[in-house]
Amino acid sequence: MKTLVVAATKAELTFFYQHFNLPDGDFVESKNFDLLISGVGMVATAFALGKYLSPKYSLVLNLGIAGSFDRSIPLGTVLNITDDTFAELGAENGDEFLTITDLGFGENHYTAKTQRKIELPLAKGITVNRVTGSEKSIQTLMKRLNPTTESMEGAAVFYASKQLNIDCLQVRSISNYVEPRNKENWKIGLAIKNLNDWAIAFVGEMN
Ligand SMILES: O=C(O)c1cccc(C(=O)CC[C@H]2O[C@@H](n3cnc4c(=O)[nH]cnc43)[C@H](O)[C@@H]2O)c1
Repeated sequence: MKTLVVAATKAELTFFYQHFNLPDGDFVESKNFDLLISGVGMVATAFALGKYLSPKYSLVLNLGIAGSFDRSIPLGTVLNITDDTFAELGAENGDEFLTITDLGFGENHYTAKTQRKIELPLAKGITVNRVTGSEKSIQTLMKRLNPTTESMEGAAVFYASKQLNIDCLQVRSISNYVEPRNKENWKIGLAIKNLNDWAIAFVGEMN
């Protein structure tokens, strides 16, 4: 059984491609794992996984960078995201937010599933269509969901894996704090390096 490694962009797995000498494609097959570049966001991720996810995989490993709501976590920290929520999926009712669960349309919260021991700090994530970038949105999300991180794909990967009852893990490296947008503050290079170091060791040990 194989692992399917999923990332939104090729840039997030630059050193992983180099280390395993992978050809330059969006879906790459190798002996012990396959690699899928889904594109950014939940829609692209769901489409890509709809095309490639199948019972031949025993583990889906979602890798990427993420924003942190918690400023005590140093940029570049690699985290095991064990819980993830579709933060915007539901309905506004005035100032109140109704989740799709409240509306009777299913689950908005998903979890990682694996027997493997992952030596990383655990964190709770949310998945958004729109990168959070105002104090008002931050306060609203903190009050409602109290997340540590946000990404644009995590919950979609958990969702697809659950549909096929395949184990899944989400490992993300913090590239920025969630704050009013200022890309100069982002440490994307550091986050990608640390993410790739972890991923190369983890996938290398599986072989
Ligand atoms: O600008 C670059 O050099 C660059 C290189 C690699 C990747 C990127 C991205 O912007 C990746 C987008 C990806 O990152 C996740 N992400 C990162 N921070 C946040 C955030 O604060 N809120 C939500 N998502 C975030 C997200 O999963 C995107 O897919 C740029």
